Amino acid sequence: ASQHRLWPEIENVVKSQVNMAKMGIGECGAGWQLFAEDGEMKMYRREEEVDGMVCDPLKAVHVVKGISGHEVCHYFFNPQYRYDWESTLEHMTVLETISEDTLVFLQTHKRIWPASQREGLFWSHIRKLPNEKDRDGPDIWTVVNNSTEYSEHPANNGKCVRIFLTVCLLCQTTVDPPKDGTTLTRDNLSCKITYCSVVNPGGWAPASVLRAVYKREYPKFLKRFTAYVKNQTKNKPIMF
Ligand SMILES: CCCCCc1ccc(-c2ccc(S(=O)(=O)CCO)cc2)cc1[C@H]1C[C@H]1c1ccccn1
Repeated sequence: ASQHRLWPEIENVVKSQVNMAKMGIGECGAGWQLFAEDGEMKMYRREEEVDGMVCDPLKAVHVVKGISGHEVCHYFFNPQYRYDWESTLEHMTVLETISEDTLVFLQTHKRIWPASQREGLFWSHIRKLPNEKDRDGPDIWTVVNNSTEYSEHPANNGKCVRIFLTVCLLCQTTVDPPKDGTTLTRDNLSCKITYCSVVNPGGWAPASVLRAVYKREYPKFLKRFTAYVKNQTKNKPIMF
């Protein structure tokens, strides 16, 4: 994959996205407002407009017991599970398999009235990162999705408006070994999930509609996805 035309961009975007995701909300600059909270899940957004279009950056932090970062990234990255958890998805195809850890997706999302239907074309890369804080601790896992151009699929030539997105899912696993030295179970496992996304809706949509959609969809998405991973892994050996 390292000789693929997208490789330099993938390297740069992954590095910068991971660094941003690692920063606490306080270090990410001013203007973040907590807009949704549900137990361990906290969702922040910053109100930003680009050419009059709402492009609010979003940062969600969630702690989920009983799953590992590798498992979270595995079910987020692999196309065969996506229809199970991505409720706004209408159609998804893999346009290119650049390598086993890098795919190019074309996705159409269900139309959200009164806006026109959206589609996304993005590369997706999964990567294990060394745990800098604790050398012999579990690795960090990440998936980065970033919009890209594709000559065979020019933007906005069909009915769908092409969105532009950058998404980073960063997962840090914590193992709390059982006191009595018995074998590790999922009860000794938890995962800190940081989900960062910036979605440019591509074509104009009313700010009030977009912000209402984000407020409804993002908490639903993260809760549904993490519940899906817990359910898929509960009777399986732990993937570290
Ligand atoms: C008028 C609405 C314009 C924007 C609609 C839209 C399209 C794509 C997306 C989106 C595309 C990719 C990702 S992902 O994390 O890479 C996973 C792979 O699917 C995530 C979200 C979001 C939204 C916005 C609905 C909002 C919304 C928010 C979370 C989930 C679903 N919908």
